[in-house]
Amino acid sequence: MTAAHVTLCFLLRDGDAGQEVLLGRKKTGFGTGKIVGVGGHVESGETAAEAVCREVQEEIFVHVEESDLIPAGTVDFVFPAKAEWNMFTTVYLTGRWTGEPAESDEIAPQWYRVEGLPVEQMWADAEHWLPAMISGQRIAVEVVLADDNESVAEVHTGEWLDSGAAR
Ligand SMILES: Nc1[nH]c(=O)nc2c1ncn2[C@H]1C[C@H](O)[C@@H](COP(=O)(O)OP(=O)(O)OP(=O)(O)O)O1
Repeated sequence: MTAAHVTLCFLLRDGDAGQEVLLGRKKTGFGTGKIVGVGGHVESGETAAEAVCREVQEEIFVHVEESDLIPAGTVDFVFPAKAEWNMFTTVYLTGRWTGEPAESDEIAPQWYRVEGLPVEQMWADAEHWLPAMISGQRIAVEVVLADDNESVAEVHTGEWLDSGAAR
């Protein structure tokens, strides 16, 4: 089965106590209740960059220009016990947007200190790739989930060679 192509965009800002990242509590669909990044499925005919700008607008009512997206790499989420959940994710960071993040039916956004990510409320794999990407590493990550579809069985990280497909 081919993995669904999805996207994530992490807004970053300088807070009083250090760098902050915008995450949010997922209110519907896949991963409901977890604290996740903003993003979603790439629809047919869209590039990943177009999709992530659309998702950011739909989910938190913020406008991001494609030219302000910083490609950070990819994460391949592999669920051996539930292959229909497999997702291939193109990840972006950005420090520029217009509008104030606001809650939608899908996600309740909140700023977190990068040094204090709410890892216990996130997917267990997030701490294996998100801090590295925020710190500027461009990486291609494969996360293999365990049979409970929650814990991490394996993480493989390599250098990300941007093919241009992320733009
Ligand atoms: N193991 C994992 N760790 C993680 O941090 N994020 C994961 C993950 N597996 C999937 N994701 C993310 C990637 C993707 O952005 C998101 C799922 O996409 P969506 O939010 O679009 O799903 P939904 O089923 O709610 O979507 P729509 O039907 O497109 O609204 O979950």
